[in-house]
Order: sequence, then C-alpha cells, then structure tokens
Amino acid sequence: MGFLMDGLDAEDYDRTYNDRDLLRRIMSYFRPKLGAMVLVASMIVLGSAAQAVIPTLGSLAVDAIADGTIGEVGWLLAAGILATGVLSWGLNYVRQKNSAKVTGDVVLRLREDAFDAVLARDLSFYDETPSGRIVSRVTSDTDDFATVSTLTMDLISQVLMVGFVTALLFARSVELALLTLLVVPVVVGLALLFRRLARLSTRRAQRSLSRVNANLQETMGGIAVAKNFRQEQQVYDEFRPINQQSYQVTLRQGFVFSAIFPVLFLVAGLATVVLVQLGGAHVVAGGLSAGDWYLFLQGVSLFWFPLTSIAAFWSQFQQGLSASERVFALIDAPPRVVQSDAQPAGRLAGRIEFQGVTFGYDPAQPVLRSFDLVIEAGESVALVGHTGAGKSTLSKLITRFYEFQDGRLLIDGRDIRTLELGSYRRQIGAVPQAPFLFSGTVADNIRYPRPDATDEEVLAAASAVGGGDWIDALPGGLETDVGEHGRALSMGQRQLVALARLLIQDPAIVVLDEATASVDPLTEAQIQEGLDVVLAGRTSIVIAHRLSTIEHVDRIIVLDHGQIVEEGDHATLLAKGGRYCQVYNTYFRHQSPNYRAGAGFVPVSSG
Ligand SMILES: Nc1ncnc2c1ncn2[C@@H]1O[C@H](COP(=O)(O)OP(=O)(O)OP(=O)(O)O)[C@@H](O)[C@H]1O
Repeated sequence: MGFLMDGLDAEDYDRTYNDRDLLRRIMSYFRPKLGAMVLVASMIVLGSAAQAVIPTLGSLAVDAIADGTIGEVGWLLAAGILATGVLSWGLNYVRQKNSAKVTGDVVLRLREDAFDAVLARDLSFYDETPSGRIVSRVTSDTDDFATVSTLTMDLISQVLMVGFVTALLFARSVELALLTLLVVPVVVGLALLFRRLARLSTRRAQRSLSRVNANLQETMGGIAVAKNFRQEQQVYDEFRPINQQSYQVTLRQGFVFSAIFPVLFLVAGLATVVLVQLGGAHVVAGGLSAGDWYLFLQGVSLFWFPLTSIAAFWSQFQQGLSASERVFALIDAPPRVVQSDAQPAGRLAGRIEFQGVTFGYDPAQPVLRSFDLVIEAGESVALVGHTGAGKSTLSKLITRFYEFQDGRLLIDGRDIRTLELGSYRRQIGAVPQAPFLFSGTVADNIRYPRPDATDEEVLAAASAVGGGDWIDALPGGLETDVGEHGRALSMGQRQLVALARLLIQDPAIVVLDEATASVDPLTEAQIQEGLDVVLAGRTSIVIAHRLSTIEHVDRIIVLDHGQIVEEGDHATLLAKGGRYCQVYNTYFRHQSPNYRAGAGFVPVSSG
C-alpha cells in the first residue's frame, strides 16, 4: 500500500501489507466489539435522518407562513423541531459514547500487543532501533490508528446525511437540486487545495518542532559539560534561531488553517446568493413553494461541512492506516533468534563449546569465522584484545542475544538452539559494563532476579560481596534509594549491587563485561573480593579490563579480528612475549602497583 511515510525512515522490520491483509488485521481488533459497533451504526443512521428532518420541518413552517396556516400548525412544527433536536442529541450522545469506548478498547489492545511484542524482541532489535522510535510506535502510532476508526464513523454519518438531504432536494425540485449540487465540485476542489497546503505547513511545523526537541535533548544530555565550560550563552544562542524558526513556521500553519473557513463560507455565501435569486424567481413564478425554497437554502449549509470533512478525510485516513501498518510491522517483526526446540535448561554445569561458529551482525561481513572454543564447566576465562576484536560478540552469542549464521554452540553438550530460552537465561548472569539499576532501593535491585528472595537472603548476598563493608557506607543501608538509573550510587557501588544481584540469581554461567571506569582502591578491592565470591564454582567469561582479573583467571584468551591468537595463563603468556604482551603493554601495564610512567613494558618478540 503506497501510504505516506512522510519524513520517516523505514526500519529494517518495516513491511508493506496489502490492502486486504491490512483491513482484515484491523477488523480483527474491531470484531470483539461488534455489538457496540452495530449500535453505533444504527445511531449514525437514525441521527443523520433526524438531522435532515429539522430543515424539512422548517420548510413546512415557511410554507405554513405563506399559506397563512402557521397559527394552527406552528406550535406543532415547533414542538416537532424541538423533539427532533432532543432526539438527535440523544442519538448522537449514545453514538459518541459507544464509539469512544470501541476506539479506546481497540487502542488499549493494540498497545498491549505492541508492548508485548517489544518485550519479546531480541536484544539485537534494541541495538539497531533507537528507543524513541519504538516509543512512538507504541504511543502515537496507536493513537493515529484510533483516529481512523473515529473518522470512519464520522465519514459514514456525513455521507448518509448528505445522501438524505440530496434525496429530499431532488424530491422537491430536480432543477434546483442539480444547481445545489454544483457547489460540490467547488467545495471539494477547495478542500483538496487546502489539504495540500495544510499538509505542507503541518509537515514543516512538525519538522521544526522536532529540531527544537532534538536541540533540547542534546542540551540536557550535555548540560554538565556545557556548564563546566561555561557555555550557557552559546547553548542559548544556538537554541534561539531554532526556536524562532519553529515560531515562524507554526504561525504560518495557523494562518493557513484559519484561512480555509472564511473561504469556504464565501463559497457557501455565493451559492446562497444564487439560490436566493433563482429560487426566489421560481417561487414568484409559482414553480416552487416558499418552504422548498427555504429547504434549498438550508441544503447549501448542510452540504458544505460534510463535504469539506470528506475531502480532508483521506489524508488523515491514510495517515492512520500507515500508522496501523507500522504498529503491525512492529508486532510481526520476525525474531532473529530462532529456537528449534524448547527443552528446559535445568541446572547447568556450564560447559560451553563453540564449534565452527560463523557470525556477523551483517551476515555479509562475518565477525567470527569458523570459530572454535571450549570453556570447561567452572572454568574462568578472560577475553582480552584490542577494541573491535570480538569480545562482546562472543558474550552476546553465549547469552543468545544474537543468532549466528553457521556452526554450533553447545551448552553442556546440548545445542543452544534446542533450549527453552527463559530457563536458559536464568542460568546466565550477564553483567554489563555500567550495571543498570531500576528505581527503588538497593535491596529491591538485589532482589530483582528473584522477587521472592527474603530480606535475610538479600542481606546475606550483599554481605558476601566485598565483606559487606560497602553497605555501611550507604546512607540508608540496603534501604537506600538508588535514584533514577542508580544515579544516587557511585559507579563502584552500582557494580557491587550488580554482583550481589548475581548471587541471588545463582547462575551457572557468568558473563561479565568489566567496567573500564576506574574506582577508588578500596572499592576496587571490594569488587575483586566480590568477584571471587560470585564467580566461585561457576563458569565465567570476563571481558577483562583489570589487571587483577587477568592475573587470577584460569585462562586468558587473546582475540584479534574474531580469531584466537593466543591462550594460556598470565605468567605463561607474559613469558612468551607474544600478542598477549602487546595487549598487556597497552591496557594493563599501567595498573600494576609498581607502575612508573614509561617503564614496565614487557618485551615482545618480533616473531
Ligand atoms: N550491534 C552491532 N552492529 C553491527 N556491528 C557491530 C555491532 N556490535 C559490534 N559490531 C562490530 O563487530 C566487531 C566486533 O565488535 P565487539 O563489540 O565484539 O568488539 P569488542 O572486542 O568487544 O570491542 P570493545 O572492547 O571495544 O567492546 C566490530 O567490528 C564492531 O564494529
């Protein structure tokens, strides 16, 4: 479907649905609401008929005035108009109430489905998709979709009403009815022109607003740096023209929108003038009653509003449909990680074996080629290598966040693809470089993997990490509020919380990306002690950044361009004078307690 995708870059998972599939999909959301929709439809038919009755009664009144019988029927007609008005209001109320409920319920379900789909996505999805875009699909796109259903109901009621009025007019005078219909192409033409202008100015206004938002977001993100360098004035100077531009563009949009209605009123006014003149002449000549003449004059005003909204309808309708297409694409995005079976992982020993694994984020550019590696159960392995060597990639495959293209990955001898992912991931403790803490207390965060853990278990886990001294340094102990993203805690404290959290999870395999940010020596020692406790008896894969780690692990694996170029323990590798020594000289040498600038290089043999 060639929908408008104005200014929106398509995502990888975007797809185009054909009209039938899209409509069927939309209908599946409305089907459970069939009863309410039938009610709304009947209210629409009755309401439109009632609206057409009022001018008809008015025309009868005018005829009665001309005949001189208004004295007898006047009160009856007035009562009829009042009753029809009340009825019309009542029908409209029932219709609006039910249609708002139908639309609200549909959006509720659509949003739940979209959010559910987002939660089910692989981590690769989050790496590739900016979070703002996901948010807008779940929120504003579902809202746009809601406008389709509201608009559809409005459209039907307006088409019906135009139909009723047209039938009435033709019944009275074919000639004048045709004349009245002449106004249709003029109004539709104007509305289409307006639509084009409105779309242009709206698009500009949206873009300028997003510039303002982007500028604000960047400013807030870097506010500490800006303040540090006392650049507030420069930040303000950058913001001002962008804000000015948004003001100008929005103002112009306002002008365009406010111009359309006077123009349409003018057209309706001109049509009325013509009808007054021609219709009046008819009445005088006796070809038409005064009441019919009145009905035609009413007909013009009854016509123009529905006609303009029908003409303006399509662009919004298309926008709503393309929004629904985007939401469905999000819901239907195929998972990259595909399991061939769902065997419960059970308690794992933790043996990991890569057998000829080939993987690339883009399959055309493999990061790992026929990669082989065995990590025994309970073994601790440090991955080292220059940036981009493939260390994180290995950990992402073990955590099954990405799908590899070739080879096999065995866990305790079982193909990783045959395991039920939920139970497998419970056996994997992944700690990122900057541990993420959720709002709440330290205890809440430690308890996160197992909400039913008792206070005693949480305290025991926290105390086991680094001797527990760090808890005393927290103002409220374990009940300290960690703030948004854990901002109220130091980097070191956040890492300690993450380690205690691992103890509560009790995984068989730990994948740890060591923090590069340096912490004070005391915290460093606490983290090291914490690691010793947490990693004991588990298979651990550490993307190592600290000297103390590489000195302690069972095996160091040196990676380069996705290949293992050396492996062994620290002392052996140092003595060898190979690739490890280069990495050591670059990343670890300066962390030695005996470090002096320019000294301590390990000789690297040229071979
Ligand atoms: N999400 C991604 N999409 C595309 N390419 C990626 C992605 N993540 C990593 N890469 C690429 O894969 C290669 C290996 O990256 P990886 O992150 O595994 O390296 P690393 O050794 O962990 O580096 P670092 O120490 O800097 O984290 C690099 O060339 C990198 O550019």
